[in-house]
Amino acid sequence: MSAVLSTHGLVARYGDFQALYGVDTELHAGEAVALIGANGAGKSTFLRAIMGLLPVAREMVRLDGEPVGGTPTDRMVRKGIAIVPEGRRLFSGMSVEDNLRVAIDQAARMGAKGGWTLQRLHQLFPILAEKARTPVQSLSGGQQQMVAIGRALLCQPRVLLCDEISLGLAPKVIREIYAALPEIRAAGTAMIVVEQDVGLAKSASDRLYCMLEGRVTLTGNSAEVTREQIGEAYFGAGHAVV
Ligand SMILES: Nc1ncnc2c1ncn2[C@@H]1O[C@H](COP(=O)(O)OP(=O)(O)OP(=O)(O)O)[C@@H](O)[C@H]1O
Repeated sequence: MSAVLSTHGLVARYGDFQALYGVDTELHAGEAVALIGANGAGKSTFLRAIMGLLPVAREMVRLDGEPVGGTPTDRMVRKGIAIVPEGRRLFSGMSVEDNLRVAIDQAARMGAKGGWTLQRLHQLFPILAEKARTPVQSLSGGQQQMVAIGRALLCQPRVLLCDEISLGLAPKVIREIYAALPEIRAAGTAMIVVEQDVGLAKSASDRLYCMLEGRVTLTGNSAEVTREQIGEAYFGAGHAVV
């Protein structure tokens, strides 16, 4: 099966500091892949590099086989990739609906077509209909995360990149948000889910990659990789199992 999104020897730097060392990954159509690893392993950098937020060589990122590395972010969105960034980055001072309308307008300008509408989003996260006129800064963290996911979906992506969408949220809210992911996949969107909670990452994905200090240290079927394998890949050989 050919990959919808793949990276090939992906290298990324912040000035003199090298954050990624030749990362090879594949994401197939309709697949959910989890990316796990400790703080500073390079997970967010990996997503940023894909999204054109860091300079990378063209051949290092492929979309449907086409080299797209270093393509500016707005063009990556146009090509069908959307990101739910760490920290959500909503437009403060604007209502829930106005935040979502920004994405709708952007998708319309780009000519992006897909099945995500405000109505459908309200079915996925009913609270967004109730809070449509509420300024986003007045929402709870979980509700803000739902807006951030909704905003990404309204760009009609084929690939959704989620950066630590559970961060700082209560377990009940995390369950609610993760419960929406299968429906998003069923709509035909493949996803890469960056997640620090290993149990959550495993349950939400078909396959996983573990990163350590900018390198992939483990890849396998999420249902098959063991705690011991993950512990070693997460912290390096010789460390305690998580
Ligand atoms: N803007 C930046 N400038 C310099 N170094 C950075 C920058 N952003 C990240 N780094 C460094 O790059 C490495 C990878 O960071 P990254 O944020 O990708 O890790 P992460 O796995 O996403 O961790 P976290 O869970 O803490 O977000 C870290 O050593 C980090 O300090």
